[in-house]
Amino acid sequence: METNTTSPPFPGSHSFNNSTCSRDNLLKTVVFPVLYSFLFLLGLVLNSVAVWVFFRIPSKSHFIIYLKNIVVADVIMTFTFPFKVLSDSNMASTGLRIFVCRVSSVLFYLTMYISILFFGLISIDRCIKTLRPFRGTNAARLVRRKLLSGAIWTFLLVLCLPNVILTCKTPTSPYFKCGDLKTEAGLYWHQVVNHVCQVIFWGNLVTVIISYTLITKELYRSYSRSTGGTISRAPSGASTRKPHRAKRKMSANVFLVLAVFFVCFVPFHFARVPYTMSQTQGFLFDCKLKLFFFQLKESTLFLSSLNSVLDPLIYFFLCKSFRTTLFKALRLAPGTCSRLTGRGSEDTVSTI
Ligand SMILES: Nc1ncnc2c1ncn2[C@@H]1O[C@H](COP(=O)(O)OP(=O)(O)O)[C@@H](O)[C@H]1O
Repeated sequence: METNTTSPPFPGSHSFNNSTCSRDNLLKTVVFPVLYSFLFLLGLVLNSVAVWVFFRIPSKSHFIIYLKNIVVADVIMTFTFPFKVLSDSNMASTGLRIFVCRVSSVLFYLTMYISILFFGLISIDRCIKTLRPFRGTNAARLVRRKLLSGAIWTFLLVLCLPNVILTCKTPTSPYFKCGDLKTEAGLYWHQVVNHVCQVIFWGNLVTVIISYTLITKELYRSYSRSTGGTISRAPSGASTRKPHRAKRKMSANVFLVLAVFFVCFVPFHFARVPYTMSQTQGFLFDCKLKLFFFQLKESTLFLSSLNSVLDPLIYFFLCKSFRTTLFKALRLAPGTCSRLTGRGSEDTVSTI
């Protein structure tokens, strides 16, 4: 968003020279806007289908409640992409670019951490399902999960709201960065939110890794007890055909969730630390380094945005109710794609 030296740097930063500090290079103004435009179109199609399908599925398990929350987050995230495209490609008015800094970027981050938190909850749920397969659910538990979902949204909204309110300074030039619109308190809160979000991410990554390690161990124990080539029982009580085939599918499913987490979120959270420092303690960085961290942040942010189109794949591969409803709507036989999907359902351990 910054193209010249007239834009005031963050408090305490050195003054800098236009040519080295401008963010307006090909990557920011052309490459990412094109990529985000594609992502928007793909995300719109995939998430519209997901919303349509989930509307037809009752919230009968914790897993489905969590997935529905992720769909809502992904839809909101998808709608922030056009604003980013217009703003980064310099096609937006000053007012729209202020809106991006104040509202749409904040919504983007909010929905990203909603997805991360629900991924953590899903992995815990799947782990419990694997270790205690015969533990069902009941109406009271479902209500508690809905309340928990509401609490998560409320917590993140409250955390992010000051980023909207304290981004209230009038830009002194047509070229500005989001930080230039923040008050002192706004910059401080921006830093606090980023620390809290780092804790949320790394906490959930550890949760996902521990949960899937336990799931894999339990499944291995279960499959090694069964005889090869015959029909056996998975811990959830679901019958599986050949153990080695089931094992392969289970590993692929586990890999899908871990891969999404690692590809989408890990690079961004490494890149975010120095970038936030360059925003709030600008005096520690020269212009070239600031630009480098900005580009690193933008590149890894794109990987995080990919999450909005990868999540629908997770619903399809890991949620049997989702597939069944989709196939019914498309008038396809229920077994379609079974070679790809295995027998995963929200009630079996071969899922998420
Ligand atoms: N983790 C977060 N949660 C909520 N809002 C955030 C988060 N990180 C940044 N923001 C807000 O999003 C807007 C854009 O932030 P950022 O991407 O750091 O700036 P820039 O677009 O200048 O690189 C700012 O208002 C910022 O405070």
